[in-house]
Amino acid sequence: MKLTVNTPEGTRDRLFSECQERRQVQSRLIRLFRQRGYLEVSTPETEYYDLFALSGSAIPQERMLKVGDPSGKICVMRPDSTTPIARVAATKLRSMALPQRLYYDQKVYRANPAHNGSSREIPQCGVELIGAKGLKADLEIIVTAIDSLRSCGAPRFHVELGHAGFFRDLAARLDLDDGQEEEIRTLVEGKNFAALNAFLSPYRGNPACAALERLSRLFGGTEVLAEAERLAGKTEAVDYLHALYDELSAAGYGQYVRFDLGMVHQIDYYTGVVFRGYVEGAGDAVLSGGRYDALVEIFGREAQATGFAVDVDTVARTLPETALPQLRAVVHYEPGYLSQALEAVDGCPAGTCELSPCRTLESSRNMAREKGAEMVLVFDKDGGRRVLV
Ligand SMILES: N[C@@H](Cc1c[nH]c[nH+]1)C(=O)O
Repeated sequence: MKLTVNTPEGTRDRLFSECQERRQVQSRLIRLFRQRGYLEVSTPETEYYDLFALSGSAIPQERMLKVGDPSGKICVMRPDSTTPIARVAATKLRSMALPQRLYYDQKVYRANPAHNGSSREIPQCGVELIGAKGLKADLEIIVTAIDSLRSCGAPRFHVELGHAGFFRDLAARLDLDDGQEEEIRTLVEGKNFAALNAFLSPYRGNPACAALERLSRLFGGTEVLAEAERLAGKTEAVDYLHALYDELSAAGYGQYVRFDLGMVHQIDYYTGVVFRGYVEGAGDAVLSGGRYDALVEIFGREAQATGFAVDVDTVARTLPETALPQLRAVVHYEPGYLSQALEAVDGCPAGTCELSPCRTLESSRNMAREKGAEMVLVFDKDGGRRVLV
């Protein structure tokens, strides 16, 4: 049988600078999260399918990667971290005082039925603020999201705020059943104007109709909030976004904030403010999050919550390429001189000096030359010396 050397669709090998850049983004985010009081949690790579299906279907079934399990139950590669963390908060962390600040650095796995070559392994760094409701908790999460992109050195970025309640309020005014609400959510999210128009035609007399039709165009600065008010009248959702914006501006974050009232996440556990972050140079959102007040309760503990996750690779791709360290020296040592050789390697900047596994000095020199190093450091009975290659 011929050995397959390619990797499965949606996966690939990543080398050197790509790994270095991913690691750099992760470590900057983790530093910020720890600074703000978040503690790390890690959840299993595989979970029961039911965890996601019964908790409100965070991710459509066809996007979950199924795996076998000796129990015979269907398992999936974790498609989302917020749901398992909600479970942890309601069970293992049941007796820990609220609010709980939790962070994670783990992958989510999402199959791509469109076969468009996008990655099915998505490394995320995220935070969940569990057991905190209201404006201050949402502010904390939004400023931490903004500071996340700032701390990564993202060139130009902004965060768009929306509100799950705005769409729900409009849909409720049309008296739609769950199936219809889902259908219209998909049309709005996909900016499918023709189909949306057709869907809404039986409801023309209803004032919510005009707002729903405009929804996917309601993005921009604060003028969007004024337009939403004109179309839909006063709503709690828009008032709330106003209040958030006032506080964010007062704290100096206003320049990073925009609005998108048509933002309806595919993940449907969101109940309040929702947001996405965009960096110039990346088409896709680099972070995404929002308030989810009913998810933890599904696992048995009443706790309102909010959080976000950064897509580490998408952020890393927007940053300037980092240089790899340049090898300068190779260390050749005779038997009995390993400790001196190691001391030399560890005393140099990372990646600029390495041990030679060769038995003779001649082969160490050849190896150093091939690898582009300038010198060989030799440790033997005469002490330490340099030999140019
Ligand atoms: N889990 C969400 C992001 C999120 C974290 N907390 C709330 N939302 C995602 O993967 O898009």
